This record gives sequence, C-alpha cells and structure tokens, in this order.
Amino acid sequence: MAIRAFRYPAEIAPPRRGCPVWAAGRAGGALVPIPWRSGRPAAAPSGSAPALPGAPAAAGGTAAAGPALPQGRCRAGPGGCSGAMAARVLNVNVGVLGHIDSGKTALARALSTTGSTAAFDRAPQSRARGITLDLGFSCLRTALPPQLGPGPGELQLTLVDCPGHASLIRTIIGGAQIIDLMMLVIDVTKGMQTQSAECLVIGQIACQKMVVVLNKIDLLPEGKRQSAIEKMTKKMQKTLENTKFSGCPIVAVAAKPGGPEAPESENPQGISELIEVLKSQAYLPSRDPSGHFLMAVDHCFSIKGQGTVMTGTILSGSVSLGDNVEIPALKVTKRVKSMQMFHTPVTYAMQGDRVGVCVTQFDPKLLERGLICTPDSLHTIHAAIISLKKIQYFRGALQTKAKFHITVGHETVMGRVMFFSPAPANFNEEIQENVFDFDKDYLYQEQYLSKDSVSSEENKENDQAGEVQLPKQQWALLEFEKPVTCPKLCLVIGSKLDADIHANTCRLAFHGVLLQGMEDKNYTETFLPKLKVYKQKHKEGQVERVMDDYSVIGRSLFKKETNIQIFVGLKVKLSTGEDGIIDGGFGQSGKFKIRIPDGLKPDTKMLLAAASKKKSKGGKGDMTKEDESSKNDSAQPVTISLIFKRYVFDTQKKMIQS
Ligand SMILES: Nc1nc2c(ncn2[C@@H]2O[C@H](COP(=O)(O)OP(=O)(O)OP(=O)(O)O)[C@@H](O)[C@H]2O)c(=O)[nH]1
Ligand SMILES: [Mg+2]
Repeated sequence: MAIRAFRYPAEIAPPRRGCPVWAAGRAGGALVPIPWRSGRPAAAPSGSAPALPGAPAAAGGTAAAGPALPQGRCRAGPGGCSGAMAARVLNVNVGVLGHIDSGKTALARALSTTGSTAAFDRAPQSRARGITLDLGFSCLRTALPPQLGPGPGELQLTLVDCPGHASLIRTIIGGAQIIDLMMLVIDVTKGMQTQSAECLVIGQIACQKMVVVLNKIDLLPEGKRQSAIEKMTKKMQKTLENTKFSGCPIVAVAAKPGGPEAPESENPQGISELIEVLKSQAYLPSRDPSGHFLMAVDHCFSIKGQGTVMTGTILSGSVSLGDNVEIPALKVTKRVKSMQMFHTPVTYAMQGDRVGVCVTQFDPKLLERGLICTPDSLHTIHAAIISLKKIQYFRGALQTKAKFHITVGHETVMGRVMFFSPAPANFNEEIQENVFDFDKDYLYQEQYLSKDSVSSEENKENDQAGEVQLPKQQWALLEFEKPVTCPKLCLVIGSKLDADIHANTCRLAFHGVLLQGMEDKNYTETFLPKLKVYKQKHKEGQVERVMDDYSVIGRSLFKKETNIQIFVGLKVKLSTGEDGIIDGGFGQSGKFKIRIPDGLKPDTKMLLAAASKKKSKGGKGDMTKEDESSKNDSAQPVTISLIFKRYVFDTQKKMIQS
C-alpha cells in the first residue's frame, strides 16, 4: 500500500496567471475519509503490550511509478488534449496528528505556503474555543525529490491538520483514512500523551510512513536543549521500536517559538530540515483508473455563473467531462459540467487525483462532505461482514453482542458485533485475503480470540503444545443502528468512544476490511440464514442401566420437560467408546433409550453390572467414606456425550452432526 497522492482544493493553491480560478469556497467541511487502498490496511499493531502500540514491521509499501495516464487520455482542458499538460505537480497527503495543544496547527502554518479557508483554525468555532475542531487543509510546494521520478515538476505536500482533542477522535480517524504519510507531533516538554498514543495506533492502521516532530524546543532551557532533545528522541525511538514505524525520522522544531504571545516576526525553527525529511519520505502510489468512480468530497461551494464545485480525492475509478455522477446520500445524479486540477481545466481525472468537479443546480449546503460516485455503484447497508484484527492496546475483551462506535467509510455509527472464527481444526488454514466464503462453516465466538481471551485451562492445554492456538483470521457481523453508505473493502475501525477520555487507555478496539454489505433492511431474514455460523453444543449424561446387549438407558442429559423426540436419531458416544443412537424417551423424568448398533463391549457390561449391583447393595446400612466416593464412581462409570452443532441463523434451529 503506498502513499496516495491527491491534489488540493482549488482554493488552496496559489492562483496561476491566466487560468480561470474558482473563487475560494465556503469554510468548513472536511476531507471525507474513505480509505482508498489497493490492498488491505496495514497490519494492526500486535506484539507484546508495551505502554504503546507495537506492531511487527509491516512490509513497506513499494513506491510505484508515477501516475500513468490510460491510453488516449489526457487531463488537458476543454478542446481536447492540447499536449500542453500542466507542469507535473505531484501531490502527497500528509496528516498532522498528535495530542491536543502539541502544536499541530502552528506547525501546519509554519510549513504551508497556502491555506484553505478552513485551515489554521479559521472556523469561528475553532477561534472561539482555541482548538482545532475539524480537518484543516493547507499546502506547500517544493522541488520534486529524486525518488518521485524525473523532473521537471513540483512536489506538493498537502497538510491535513487533524484535531487533537480526545472527543474529536472520529474526525481524526476520518482524516487519517485519507492520508498515507503522517507527522506525529509531540510536545517535547511532555513526550507521548494519551492522544499521541491513539494517533499512533490510527497511523499504524492507515499509514505506511511517519515522521515524528518534537515541537516547542524553544521551551527547553538553552543550555540543556540539545541533551533534552536527544533524550526525548531516544525515548521516542524506544516507544516506536515494536511498531512498523521503528527507526522513522524524528525532527526537532519550534513551530511558534515564544508561543501565542510571540510576535509573528519570530521565525519558526527547524522547518526547512523538516521539509527535507518530508520530501525524502514521499512516494506515489500505483494508480488504477478501472472500477467505479468514487470520490471523497471534503469541500462543496457554489460559484456564481458556474455552478456548484465539489473538491475532493478520487478513491477509485475515473471521471470525465460530461459523466453523470451520483450523490448517494441524497439519491441525486448530476452531470459533470467542468473539472479543474491545480487550477488547470481538465477533461479527465482518475484514482488518487485531487480534483474540483463542477455540476449545476445543486445546493452546496446539502453536501458538506460525503461521497460522489458512478450512479448506482454505491450501496447503503444495514449490516456487514468484516475481517478484523483486535488493536492490541485496547484493554478488555471484544465481547460478542457488545456495541461499538463503528467508523465505516466516511461515517461513524453505533453497531453491534458478533465474532466468529474458523473451526479450531482450520485455525491455520490459508484464507484468501479480502474475500468472504459463504460456503464455509464458521464457529461462533463469545468474544474475539486473542492471547488474553483464550481461557487459562485452554492455555494450559495449548501450552503443552507450546503456544496458544489462535486463528489466522477472524470475522465479525456488524449490525448498524443506522444504515451507512460506503464502498466495498473500505477500512472499518471499531472504538469505544464513550470511554472516559481522561482514562489513559486506548479507545480504539479493532480494525478491519468490509467484505460484504447487506443492503436489504430485512437482512435478518433474507441474508443471515446464508451465513453458516454455528454454535458447538456438548451435552453430558450417564448410562443408568443396561437393557440388553444392544441398548441402555441414559439419564441427566435432558431436563424432565425436554421434548426428547427432537433428539431421536442423534448419535452419542459412550465414555467406553461405543457409538449409540438416541432411540426415544424413557419414563417421565428425562431418561432416554440408546441403541448401540455394534453392541456393548464385555468390559462395559461388566462395569455397568458391577455398578448396578453396588447401587442395589448400597441401599442397606450406612456406607463408609470410600463406599460413598466409589458409589459416585460406580453410580456413573459410563458417561454419554452428545455433540452437535446448531447454525445461529437457522430458523428451524436444526441440530447437525457431521
Ligand atoms: N512556545 C511554543 N509554543 C507553541 C509552539 N507551537 C505551538 N505553540 C503554542 O501551543 C498552543 C497550541 O498550539 P496549536 O498549534 O493550536 O496546537 P494544536 O496541536 O493544533 O491544538 P489542537 O488542534 O487543539 O489539538 C498555542 O498557544 C501555540 O501558540 C512552539 O513551537 N513553541
Ligand atoms: Mg490544531
């Protein structure tokens, strides 16, 4: 998976002479977080549980060649491909994440040459509260670094400035799903704080590369500054050593030396070094224009005499002038009247591009942010099947039937989960990535299976085998409280956002990939019966007595009131090894008859005969201690076990024995 490039909203880039520039649009609105991924999200953090997320180094993304245009396509403006392509401006999304007040916005301002209307906390509510409330966009341009292919051209780093406040984590999750290179901003006087850790977890799920920025170095006493920076650098390296970002660059800066009161003239420190490091980390993804068009819209504003412009990132497919595009949330379809990229009118844009699409007769207030797509290509779903991995640092079990905040595509809704896994015998079976096989049987799980959830007895058992057996893959059925619109294979993050934001715990619980959505509101009737998730049932009873060589009476397997008829024909196993078949009830107290087709073994008969003799003798006089205990043994020398499975969504609740 590699860094996606997108171009920034028209209102950000410095206007170029001569080309029609769409006026800056309305503030607000945020980048719509739909992960545009060619593969699965990066491996979840796993490994030992230090204070912070740890994860095995995931295979680094491979930098692919720059964006190749499909045959016969060019992005030139109206009047066909003039051949005069705009200079190559390659854009990379850089997320700015970190604990509240670590200086993210100050850093974005210090780095940027241009800011969007929503950047730098310009929104009135941000000003009033003095914190960042929504994603802010700004950018800087610099020479194309050598790893991005031959010049001439420019690299544009678009900064996605995320909020830091714990209560805004769904915006952070949303923002992170559309970035691939992130800066984790740390207040050098404080080190890792709670949301720094959560941002690190989000980064591990959604990003391939990270740069740590130790900010506010001006607050360190001059004499001890260097040693303090070195000490914090070492601490951060230690924190990151078990994560996929181990060894990532760490840069010390002062984005706003002297703090809020300092005069604007006070120059930030370390910024040019940081830009060099960001350039060295930038690379561009392979792009694929096939598939349905899907674009995450983060700004929507009207332009007098032109129409309504929606700017955003193309997550899949491509779009051409004159195409019809649907706004699925509003069930509205509009024709593309014109498009621009970097202020250059274009006739075509594809996956990874950041583009402004202009349509007519559409009220921008209807779509602050959201998705536009090929008509009828996106579905609203009421439930979904996801593959998932637990986030190691989420304290506590992931219980089936629990409710989580589910961030799916561009929305966060409440959802109830049911976990399931392969049958234990298939724990090591190779699973095809991003595909759900409805022909297979799956074992219902009361909770997500993780090292600490496998019970201690099972652990002990497994320990003899040397390690805890966990499945290679687990899945969950998500049932949403409100339907969501999202593309297939989009990233899903489950969190407990109602957890106490002052408790120093990670609220992010799991992440996964949406494999199958259920559009039908009545999915419980129309869809779930296809889902072959079963519960393993195991009942134990005893042989009460022998009827003849081929039949015995059993007891304590069913309650008195159980209708034993429904169990007739099911196979049972005696502890002495014989196979039996339930033949029917016997008397009124829940006893039942078992047929032993191959007949009782001689020693089973002896065992049972001795037991019944002891029982009849046992009625006279008081029993000694060992008589008492042996009575128990003799009373039930032969046990009966009945094992069957029942499919959770089988309306007839049939009992299945393989
Ligand atoms: N001394 C000093 N103060 C800084 C520096 N960078 C930021 N600040 C101050 O730290 C405070 C927070 O800065 P912001 O940039 O708003 O921090 P933030 O991380 O964007 O905050 P949220 O978006 O609310 O999470 C402001 O008062 C800044 O002036 C720095 O390098 N040195
Ligand atoms: Mg901020």
